[in-house]
Amino acid sequence: MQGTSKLPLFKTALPRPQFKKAKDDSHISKAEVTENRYKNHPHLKRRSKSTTDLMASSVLPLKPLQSIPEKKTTNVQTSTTSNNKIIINNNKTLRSTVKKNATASTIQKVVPPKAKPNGATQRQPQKRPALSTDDQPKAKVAKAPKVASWDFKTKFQLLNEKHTKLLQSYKELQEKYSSVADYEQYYDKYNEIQAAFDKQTTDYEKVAKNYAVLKSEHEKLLANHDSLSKQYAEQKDLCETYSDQIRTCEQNLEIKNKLCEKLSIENDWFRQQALDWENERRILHNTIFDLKGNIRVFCRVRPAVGCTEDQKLQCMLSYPDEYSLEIRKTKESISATSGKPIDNKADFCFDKVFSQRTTQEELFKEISPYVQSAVDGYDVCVFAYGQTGSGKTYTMLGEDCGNEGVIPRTVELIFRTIDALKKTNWEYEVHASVLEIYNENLRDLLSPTANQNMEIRHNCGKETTVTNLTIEKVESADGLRKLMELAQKYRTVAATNYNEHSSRSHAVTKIYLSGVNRSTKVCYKGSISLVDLAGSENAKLVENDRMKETKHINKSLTILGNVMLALYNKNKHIPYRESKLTFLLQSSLGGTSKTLLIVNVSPFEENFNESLNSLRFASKVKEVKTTVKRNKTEQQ
Ligand SMILES: Nc1ncnc2c1ncn2[C@@H]1O[C@H](COP(=O)(O)OP(=O)(O)OP(=O)(O)O)[C@@H](O)[C@H]1O
Repeated sequence: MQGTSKLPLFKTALPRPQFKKAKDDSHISKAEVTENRYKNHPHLKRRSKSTTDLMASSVLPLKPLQSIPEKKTTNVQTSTTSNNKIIINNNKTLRSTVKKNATASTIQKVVPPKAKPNGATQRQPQKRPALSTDDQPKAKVAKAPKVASWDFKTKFQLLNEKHTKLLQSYKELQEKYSSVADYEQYYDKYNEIQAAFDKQTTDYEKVAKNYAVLKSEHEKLLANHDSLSKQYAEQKDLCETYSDQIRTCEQNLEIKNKLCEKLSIENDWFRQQALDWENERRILHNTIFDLKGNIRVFCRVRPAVGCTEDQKLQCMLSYPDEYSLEIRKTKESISATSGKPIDNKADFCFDKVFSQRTTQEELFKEISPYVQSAVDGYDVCVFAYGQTGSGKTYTMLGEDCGNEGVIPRTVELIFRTIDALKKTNWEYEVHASVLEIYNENLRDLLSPTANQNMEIRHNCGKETTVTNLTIEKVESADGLRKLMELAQKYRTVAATNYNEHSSRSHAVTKIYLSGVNRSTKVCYKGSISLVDLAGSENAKLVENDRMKETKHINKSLTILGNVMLALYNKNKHIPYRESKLTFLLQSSLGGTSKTLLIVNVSPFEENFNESLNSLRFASKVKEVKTTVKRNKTEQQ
């Protein structure tokens, strides 16, 4: 029997070999066994037949034991407590008690504490409770009465009784065991289910936890969803409104595009017209200049401001019209010099005469067409001539606060003009240089420390250049103005009898303009030279230390006069080379330039003769006739 080794209680009560034999020889009666014994042991006294029969009848057919399912019992220990309860210990923590005399089916299970909802305590698998001591064959048997050793019959009876009892007991146990076996099956099943249940519980708790989290998230999402739905509805409405607007805009755009196409055609036509008109304007502008004369002379009389005690006596000045000036000495001065009428009165006629009350703005209004000519591709020269203290520097540079002179106003106008021309596809570049001629030497006023050898060159009579002269590119009116101010700082200045800050050099500011029309590819190259001449002075009145520079100034101005006279007389030889000033201004004086001479006149009687000289010189210049060409090329 396989199961007996796992059930030690049965081992002691039911010796296994006998049952095996009984299983094998279950049909041999007890009588046959006894018979065999007497055969083998003839010395034994045979019992009466009735006894043998009795014995035979008492023998129960031996039923083979049912195989008991193999169970692990090695870990199970039993112990009996004082109150007759058996405690089953599986060497862990679990215990169960079984009441004495309870059958296997009534074994009470000590149920472990239920797992807490938070899963802190885990349900332990239940161990199978051990059988009670009552389920085992009783070890102690009531003491049998003493039987004589020869009384085999009694012995046999006793044994038979014992056997019967044991069989009975065995049968009961068998029943109990089968029910225990069933129970064990169910118990294992229970444990399995319990384990599965525990697992399910754990899983359930996890799922429940997840569910709670998900539920709260779901609720949040629901809340979000509601607000988003609301927003979506609003946005959708807005979207529809925009869609309508877009449709309207698209329709409008289509109309506008058609209009644009039409306007673009018209615009091209107008641009072409503008170019034609611009061209025409340039031609007309030049024609007017030609009619007026390419060398023109303006006369400006300075006011008697800031005069000394000696200067209080002023000439008699009258302006019959805007082109004429009458100048004469006062009666007192005529009587003082016992009067020579020829030198006491003179009338002059110029292209324009500006009285003492003329503002800088009024003067520049008349000069601005020259700036336009420079932008249109002509070489222009404006120079201020006059004796020292007559107001040349004031005219050319002026003062701050609205009293700016010709140079700063020219700078402003140039940039305004080229900005306006951008509309008709003109692009201009502006460069500038400033030099002075002092004692017949050239000095670069934009880099005065360079001390380089500077020479005047004429390019086949077309263009005048100066070697090593700094020519700065200028991007704005402000930049150009700053450049002029810097140059003015380096100009040679000294005090004269008539001017505390007298310019002792001729200063030449030249602005180069080159423009190209992106549509027509026409290029114009013009320039404007703004010259502030040094003032002439009576050499007799000059102190020794300034004599040299005065001589140089007077000489160069005399040569300037000679050049103008030669031009007026249309001489073959014009003495340009005799001074640096005339050599530099050759193209301006001689014909390829539009030239404006501003003769400045002092109002003081003590300067009367010098003023007369200046006015006579200017009159001669006015008579000079020249023809001017435009520097026009076409881009490839
Ligand atoms: N139109 C004017 N209005 C007011 N003040 C003037 C005018 N012209 C000249 N002046 C003043 O007269 C003085 C001399 O003028 P300025 O320096 O321009 O003479 P200049 O001819 O340049 O002399 P120089 O040849 O010696 O340099 C200056 O104080 C100047 O402010």
